[in-house]
Formats: sequence, C-alpha cells, structure tokens
Amino acid sequence: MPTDGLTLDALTLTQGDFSLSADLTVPEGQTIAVMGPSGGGKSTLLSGIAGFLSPTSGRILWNGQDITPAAPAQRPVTMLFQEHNLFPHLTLAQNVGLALGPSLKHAASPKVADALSRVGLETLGPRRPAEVSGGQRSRAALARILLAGKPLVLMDEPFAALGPGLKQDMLALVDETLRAAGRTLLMVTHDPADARAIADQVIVVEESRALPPTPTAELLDNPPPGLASYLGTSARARSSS
Ligand SMILES: Nc1ncnc2c1ncn2[C@@H]1O[C@H](COP(=O)(O)OP(=O)(O)OP(=O)(O)O)[C@@H](O)[C@H]1O
Repeated sequence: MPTDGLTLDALTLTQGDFSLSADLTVPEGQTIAVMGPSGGGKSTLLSGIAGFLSPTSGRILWNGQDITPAAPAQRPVTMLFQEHNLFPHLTLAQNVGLALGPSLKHAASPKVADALSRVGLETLGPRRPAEVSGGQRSRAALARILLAGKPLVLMDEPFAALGPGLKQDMLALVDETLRAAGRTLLMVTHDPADARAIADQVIVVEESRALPPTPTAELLDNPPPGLASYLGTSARARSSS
C-alpha cells in the first residue's frame, strides 16, 4: 500500500443507522473532487477524516502515520465549510491571524499580510466580514487556510453560495494557491464542472461506499450507472463542451 498522502484503511464510519466504508489512498499534493448522490455520505467522509466523527473500525493514515486516535486540532487537516467560519466581530486580518494562534496580535504579522496578498486582499485586512463581499469573505477564509499550513485541506461545497462567475474565480484561486503550496485537497461538489476545472481525480461516494479515486475525465466521460443517474444530463452536456 502506498504511504505518501492520505490512506483510509478498511475504514467504517457510522452515523445513526447509516454506515460508510472506505478503503483507498489519495496521493499527496493531488486535488480530489468528492461526488455522489445527496445523503450518500460525502460529509460523513470529511467529518471522519477531520476527526469530528470517530470510526467504528479501520484506520486513517497520513504519510504512513496512524492519525486515527488524534483530536481534530492535532491532525494535519484543516476544513473549510460553506459558511467559511469567519468571526463577524474580528477584522479579516484578525480572522486570518487566528491561523497562527489565539492572540489577535497576529493580525499585524507580515505572514498575515503575505497570505492576504496571495488571495488579492492586501488592502482589506482592516475590514470586518460584513464590510466586504461574499467572494472576498471566501478569499479571506482561503488565506487563513494557506497560513494554517496544514497539508490536507477539506472543503464541503465551499463556494455553493457564490454566483457562477465568482465560483469559477474562487476555484481557480484555490487551485493555484493550494497547488503552489503542495497541499492535498478533498472538495465535495455536486457540480461536474467544478471537478473538471480543478480535480485530478474523483472519489465517488454512493451505496454506503467511498470508492478509490478515478481520474476526473475518465470518470465523468464514462460515469458508472449510479453516478450517471445522479449527474443526469448535465455531465454529458458539459463533457461535450
Ligand atoms: N448526526 C447524524 N445522525 C444520524 N444520521 C445522520 C447524521 N448525519 C447524517 N446522517 C445520515 O447519514 C447519511 C449520510 O449523510 P451525509 O451528510 O454524509 O451525506 P452527503 O452525501 O454529504 O449529502 P448531501 O449531498 O445532501 O450533503 C444520510 O442518510 C444522513 O441522513
């Protein structure tokens, strides 16, 4: 079994009477789209990897090291939710500075200025989240992830609330900045266009299983029956464009 990257070794995750199994490896540095029908277990998978949900069996390894017993903060993992988790009473610089520790003094660090400039927010550090646009809030959340320095980044439909143009811009920025930083990204999305835009491979989550990653074009050009019916005609329309 390869040891570089994320390995889910005979993993079972359980929520109520729902159970998800996974036995797969994600190579370090890759961008992976996580796709599948609603209720299939995509968020359950991310919660297990992040450590919010303890597995009922199996192990989670990062670069060969067993992280299954580690608390979320001790894992090499950071997670971005749709609402981005910015504190409304703090400035963008203070929010980004939290990646360096709980003191608000980190807002003045050159590292925060650098992270803000990498996402195009160099002048907006003093503003609060309510004083910037939705796209700019997404950028601030991405800056915090870049600064946090964790090698594995999880995103659960991160930009669903943005309009299509803005979403594309954010995906391009995520791709550019996380790849440059050598991060491994698992991103839940319902949109095959998102996967085609940035994902090297896709993990399909359906019928209580997370399947091993498959190269994006190969999978979306010829989806297995379960994924094809979930994607409907949209995947075919996009694959021919
Ligand atoms: N806290 C919980 N307790 C019991 N069952 C849960 C809990 N959270 C989720 N489930 C169930 O687990 C299954 C998988 O849910 P999950 O949220 O992982 O799916 P998903 O693929 O992310 O769906 P969606 O695309 O709709 O967000 C569902 O059947 C859901 O009802």
